[in-house]
Amino acid sequence: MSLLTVTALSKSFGERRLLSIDTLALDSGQSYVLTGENGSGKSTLLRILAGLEAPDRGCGRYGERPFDWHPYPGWLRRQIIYVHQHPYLFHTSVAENIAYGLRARGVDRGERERLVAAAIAWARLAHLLGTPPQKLSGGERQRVALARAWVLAPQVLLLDEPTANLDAESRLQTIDLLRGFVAAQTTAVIACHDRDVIELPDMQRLQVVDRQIRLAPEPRCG
Ligand SMILES: Nc1ncnc2c1ncn2[C@@H]1O[C@H](COP(=O)(O)OP(=O)(O)OP(=O)(O)O)[C@@H](O)[C@H]1O
Repeated sequence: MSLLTVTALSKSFGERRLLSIDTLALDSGQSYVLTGENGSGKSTLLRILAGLEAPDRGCGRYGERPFDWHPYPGWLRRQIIYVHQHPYLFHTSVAENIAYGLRARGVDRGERERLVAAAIAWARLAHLLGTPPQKLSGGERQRVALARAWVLAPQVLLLDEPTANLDAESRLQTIDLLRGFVAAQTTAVIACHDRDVIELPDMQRLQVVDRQIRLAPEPRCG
């Protein structure tokens, strides 16, 4: 069943029409990889879905509830988490960064500590708890950002190039965490060019082509 649907969505920057999407329907609990050439509009689409940017026109439905971007509804912001390619971390501590969204949602301290501890274990961050966030490597920052998303148990998770610019080991650790999201109940959309992410099991492939979203062809053997 479709959880998040957008229809008749278009977005231009200046004279350039970037996206012109008739319908995009994301099923509940399904993971999608979103590919497309550089500059085709993948990040822009994720930012629109997350309410960080408004389309020129378009309407949406979340479950049975219609929405648009004028304004993008607060209740929907609670369902959808966007993780930037270069996540911003507050200059507090790793644990505080992970706890941030829980605190904003009014989760009480005991429950917050329990959930943060689970997220730290999930993302294998225990050895980094004493490291100031600004001193973390790109891969470690990405894992903190994924833990910060995971701890909120989002209905929809939008990830922008989560494995880009990571060294080999960090990339594998991040892919391992992505596997967890793909297997869970989360509806995930991962924009990326990374073949190992594209080929994760149970992943549906979407592609931005000529401003539209299409189902991407299966890779050929050999
Ligand atoms: N705020 C903006 N103002 C003007 N142009 C923009 C803006 N944001 C994005 N663009 C342009 O829109 C196009 C699509 O950008 P976007 O980042 O969505 O592409 P992408 O498919 O994610 O690319 P990549 O694979 O390189 O990350 C690019 O040409 C970009 O320069």
